[in-house]
Amino acid sequence: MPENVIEIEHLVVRYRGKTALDGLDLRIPSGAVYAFLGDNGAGKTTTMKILTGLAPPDSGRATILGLDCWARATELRHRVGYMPERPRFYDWMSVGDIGWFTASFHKPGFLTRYREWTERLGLDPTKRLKDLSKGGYARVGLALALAPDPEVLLLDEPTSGLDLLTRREFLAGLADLAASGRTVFITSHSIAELERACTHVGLLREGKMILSTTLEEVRKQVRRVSLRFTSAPPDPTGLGTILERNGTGRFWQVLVQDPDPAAIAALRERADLSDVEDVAVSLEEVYAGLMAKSVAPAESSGGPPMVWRGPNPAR
Ligand SMILES: Nc1ncnc2c1ncn2[C@@H]1O[C@H](COP(=O)(O)OP(=O)(O)OP(=O)(O)O)[C@@H](O)[C@H]1O
Repeated sequence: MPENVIEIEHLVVRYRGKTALDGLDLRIPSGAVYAFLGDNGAGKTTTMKILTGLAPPDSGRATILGLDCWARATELRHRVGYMPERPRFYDWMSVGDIGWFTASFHKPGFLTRYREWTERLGLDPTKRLKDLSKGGYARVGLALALAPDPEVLLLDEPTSGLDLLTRREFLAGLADLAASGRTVFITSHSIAELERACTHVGLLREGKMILSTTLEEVRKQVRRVSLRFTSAPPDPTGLGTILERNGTGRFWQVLVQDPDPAAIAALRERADLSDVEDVAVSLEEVYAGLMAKSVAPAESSGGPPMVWRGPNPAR
């Protein structure tokens, strides 16, 4: 198996002149649960379409398990499970019928696994698809994606429409799938929930990756530095790239990308500063900070303006 299960190189996709993917590069190692995050219209579903072989790119290349997603789409269909954002099935069929029908396109074992998954997901096999709730419908989509026992699982907003407990159970189950050697690529707007389940994170903005690394590395790359000052707030220049600054009274804090440990250590030495802390932040905060920065690049004079809640500390 290639080192990277999913590889995307300089991918470009245009819709009638509008660029949806703008030279996308992405590498996902085996066993990763990769959270693919981005605002509405960033290009997540377009990336899914390319990976599932539903459309060819205008240029660039996408491979899964070393096979070209467009040229080898039929072969990949047996090795890759896919759950679309809005699954659409033959609604007159029952939960059991759709498994039996889909099994005819797959290798032996599909139907047994489909039945196991529908049972685990609490689905009644006799119920018609048109009578299912949104969550029930999503669960059928999930059971169909898992039934081929895929090496790779592509999930487009799989938890939308599921209730809280089912979402949590589902996301916890992803870790088990990854532990058994499968690779999961998942898009979702529920960043906080994904943070508990993912091993890797990719942030997409306007068809380009602005970050793609392990969750562990994200926690090192973006930190919140906070402190109290007695005279004037410190100048953050040299701490790293400042994504966000704010404070209340004599409390000061910044969100920093690629922090310089020496500059943070120097703050701890200063007599006019106290309670200097340097902590990891939630994935949601990282997301908001990086997305805001990529909309309006930080000024060279030390980044975004300081937002103060409370009295002016300089007085
Ligand atoms: N069939 C299409 N024709 C024209 N433009 C399209 C088409 N599909 C997508 N786009 C445009 O391409 C861009 C990327 O869309 P895409 O659906 O991939 O984004 P997304 O990240 O999945 O968004 P969302 O989170 O809202 O689902 C958007 O600007 C969208 O309007």
